[in-house]
Amino acid sequence: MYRVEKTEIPGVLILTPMVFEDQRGFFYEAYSEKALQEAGIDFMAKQENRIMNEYVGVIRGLHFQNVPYAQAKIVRCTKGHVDDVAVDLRKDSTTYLKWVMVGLSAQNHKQLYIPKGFAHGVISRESHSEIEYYVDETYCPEADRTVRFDDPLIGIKWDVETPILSAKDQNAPLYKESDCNF
Ligand SMILES: Cc1cn([C@H]2C[C@H](O)[C@@H](COP(=O)(O)OP(=O)(O)O[C@H]3O[C@@H](C)C(=O)[C@@H](O)[C@H]3O)O2)c(=O)[nH]c1=O
Repeated sequence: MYRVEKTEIPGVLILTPMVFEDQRGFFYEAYSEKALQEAGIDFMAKQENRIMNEYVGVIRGLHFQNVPYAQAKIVRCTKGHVDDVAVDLRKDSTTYLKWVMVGLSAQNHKQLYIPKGFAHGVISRESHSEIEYYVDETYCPEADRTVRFDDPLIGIKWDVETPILSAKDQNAPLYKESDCNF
């Protein structure tokens, strides 16, 4: 069972599982189709991805896959602390090009549900932070798109002095409406 919180962007949800703690530590259901259904989320995982960011200030993103490989994602942080970002690229949305940033940590156990139609990015706030996330569609390099993390049209406040990026993300183009087919 999840506690479900809405964000400023309809469809993007913060899911907090019920955590059972005792003298040994904790237990919780990290992924449950039934709990997702009860939360009104139609999601079937096809792939689980893991990321480790060695340094504070590592940014990955902004990434998405186009239709028919568009991916919904459920992201959680299993070590350290990250800020996870979803950018609304649904052209018919009232929150088109708006973004939300949610703190995910190994302590708060929060998960971010990002529907299809969004770009995703993440920044590490602690060294060696790890995230694990499920996607409901398989990886398809041909459908994969990258938008600049600091695109002024989107204006994400990353609050970082020296971001650390892959060459691909560093050289990513600014957002163009024609980039995505949502
Ligand atoms: C995303 C992905 C990458 N790869 C490979 C391709 C490449 O050689 C290597 C590293 O890929 P990238 O540099 O694109 O990885 P990365 O920059 O970590 O990309 C990730 O960023 C976050 C924000 C997301 O939302 C993810 O979906 C994904 O796009 O991993 C897969 O084999 N399967 C996958 O699902």
